Amino acid sequence: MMSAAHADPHETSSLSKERVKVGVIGGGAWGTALAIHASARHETVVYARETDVVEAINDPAVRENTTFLKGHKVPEGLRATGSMAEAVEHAEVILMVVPTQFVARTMTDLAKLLKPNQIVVSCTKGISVDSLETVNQILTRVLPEALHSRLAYLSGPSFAAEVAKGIPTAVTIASKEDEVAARVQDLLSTNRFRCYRTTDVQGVELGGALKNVLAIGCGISDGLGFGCNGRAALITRGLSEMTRLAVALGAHPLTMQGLAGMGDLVLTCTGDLSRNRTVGVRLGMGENLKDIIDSMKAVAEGVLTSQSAHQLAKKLGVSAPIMDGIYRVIHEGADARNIVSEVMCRPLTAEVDPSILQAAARPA
Ligand SMILES: NC(=O)c1ccc[n+]([C@@H]2O[C@H](COP(=O)([O-])OP(=O)(O)OC[C@H]3O[C@@H](n4cnc5c(N)ncnc54)[C@H](O)[C@@H]3O)[C@@H](O)[C@H]2O)c1
Ligand SMILES: O=P(O)(O)OC[C@H](O)CO
Repeated sequence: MMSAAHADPHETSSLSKERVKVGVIGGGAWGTALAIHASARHETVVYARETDVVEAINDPAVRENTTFLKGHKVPEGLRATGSMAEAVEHAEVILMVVPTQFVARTMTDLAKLLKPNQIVVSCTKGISVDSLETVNQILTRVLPEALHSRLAYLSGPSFAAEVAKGIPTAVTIASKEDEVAARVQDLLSTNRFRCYRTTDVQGVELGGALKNVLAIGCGISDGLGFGCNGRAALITRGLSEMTRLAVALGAHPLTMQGLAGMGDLVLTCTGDLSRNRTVGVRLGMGENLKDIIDSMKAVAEGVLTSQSAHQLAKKLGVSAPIMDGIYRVIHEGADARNIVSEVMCRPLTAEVDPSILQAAARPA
């Protein structure tokens, strides 16, 4: 059954209507929203590790993920399971939607169940704090080589609650194999969910991970009562830092101007639905990090990714004073007002970094 927002009686679509099976691994807010979206077109089964999530989704009297995505009914065609095997069996596409810190373990378990013709799409946004690996690096470490060319990454400005409601959304699908990105693009696009594609996996992954750090920074700024000028400066100069770090790690700078970079950065820095931004607002208003985290069921990936980004920038000698300041406020208890003064009083520079100009000349 389609929700009213998913249905469009005037649709004259050139989009494919092919129906396959989609398996979703992870029954958090994003896994559930993507499962609701996928089930409008495909047979969809979502695996959740929490029994109460599986029961609530499958119970005809509830039909809702009351733990992670309250207030959004799931369509009749969507089924939840506590068995990973059941979710992935016969699925052409498997959406992997677990927080970064659980990706290695979850995918090690999943590896035994996967077939070489299946496509795994990571929808996670973060950088491992233990190994400083992106999700792509984790997946290529834990999955058999036969699957490496079948990996894709979905990122871009997409709040789970809005996707669940069928509000128009655009995302990017990245895969080193253009053919794989094109297949996922074709299977996941609908009249409410438009997928673009790219082969810049590194750029798409780093955009999605690093924007979470800046969203905490924007939240802190708003929590402190700093104004719109400060927020716009944080977003724009934050994007420069994201771009410098991503380019140093092999991304193309133009990817950072797209949906997975600027698009998601703007959404998360300004949208009140953002968990990362909310953590920042509460920090800016004087709450302590532990109390904030303890009060949340949901993950705010930027908390740990700020640490990973700090380590990576230091290791690569990339200047990232804003992300560094955010890291110090989150993890070292630095006073955000002092950080702002420090950042504002650094030696004055040109607006565009020469390393970006050089990288921009490379083919996209
Ligand atoms: N929520 C959104 O709007 C949204 C949008 C785009 C991307 N994302 C990204 O999707 C990823 C998942 O986020 P979410 O919003 O679905 O999660 P969530 O915060 O709603 O829920 C937490 C998730 O963590 C899982 N979890 C907790 N402990 C675990 C363990 N020990 N092992 C395995 N899994 C465990 C839970 O089962 C649940 O799926 C994150 O990387 C997030 O940044 C989220
Ligand atoms: O709620 P957040 O801050 O985890 O952001 C969710 C998505 O990444 C937005 O695209």
